[in-house]
Amino acid sequence: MAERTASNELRVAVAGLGSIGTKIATALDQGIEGLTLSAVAVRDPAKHQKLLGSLRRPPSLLPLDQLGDAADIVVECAPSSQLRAIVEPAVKRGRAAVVVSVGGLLDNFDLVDLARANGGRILVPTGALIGLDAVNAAAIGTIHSVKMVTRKPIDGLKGAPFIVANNIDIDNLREPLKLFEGTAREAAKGFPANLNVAVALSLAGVGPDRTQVQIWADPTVTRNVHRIEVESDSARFSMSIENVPSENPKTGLITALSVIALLRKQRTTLSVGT
Ligand SMILES: NC(=O)C1=CN([C@@H]2O[C@H](COP(=O)(O)OP(=O)(O)OC[C@H]3O[C@@H](n4cnc5c(N)ncnc54)[C@H](O)[C@@H]3O)[C@@H](O)[C@H]2O)C=CC1
Ligand SMILES: O=C([O-])CC(=O)C(=O)O
Repeated sequence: MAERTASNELRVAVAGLGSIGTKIATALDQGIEGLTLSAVAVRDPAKHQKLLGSLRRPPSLLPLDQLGDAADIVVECAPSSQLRAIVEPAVKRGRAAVVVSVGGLLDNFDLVDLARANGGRILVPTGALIGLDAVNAAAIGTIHSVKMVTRKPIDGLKGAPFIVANNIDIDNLREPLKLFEGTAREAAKGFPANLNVAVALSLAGVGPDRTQVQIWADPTVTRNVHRIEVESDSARFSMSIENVPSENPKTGLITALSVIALLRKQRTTLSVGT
């Protein structure tokens, strides 16, 4: 991250101003120590006029592939179909890319090599999950197994390719239904907008083919619930998180906050947690 603003602030660009991106852009505009919102990319500028007009220091409005020209850190907050278009030009320029559509990374893993070759970085936040600090630490030793069970309300799962392909009717469920059991890699394919967390967990731990995932459609819950269980040579732990859905029912409110916390860590003097 060589280039800085005159005041030595890191410049941050946000790609996609939906549920997550809007909160990150707003937080940056309101002030995060050492960081400045330099640019945003949106699909439909007219839709975002009100937000952009309300910012104290309006960022440049740029195409996705130019964000890395204007920023040291590019934050991807768009659908996973846009992941490559956002991350590739940024890491080619040696920038850091924060990736929230982490499920999309599995099919674009060459981006990690591209980043390495150009001095760029790819940062995956804990996002809507919990405990990746402990998983990272355990992975320094030997992890024997990682399991995750996700329960989501019906609205948090509607339209997932796995449900559509298998013609599963979840609209009239009265009790929890196990939809899927398999690896994080398979979960990411079947539930691309719902299971980013499984992929983040897998990348922190034993990889997408050894991380076991169950997905339940659960009409009895109102939150997106994720429970992880890890068995390793240093510790055994299980943790769960119950996420309040945002305006986008597939996305927990804590996701944007996790990215903001990660951004803060890039410049804070006191940094807590791995
Ligand atoms: N890592 C994690 O823990 C989590 C990741 N996610 C993922 O984060 C991503 C964003 O989630 P949300 O903000 O809830 O989605 P959203 O649907 O609310 O927002 C996405 C935004 O991207 C914009 N967009 C689409 N194509 C674009 C383009 N070509 N250029 C610029 N903008 C474009 C859309 O107009 C929309 O405003 C999704 O892929 C989602 O699956 C969601 C929750 C947790
Ligand atoms: O829990 C959430 O809010 C979102 C989620 O599962 C994901 O995208 O992985």
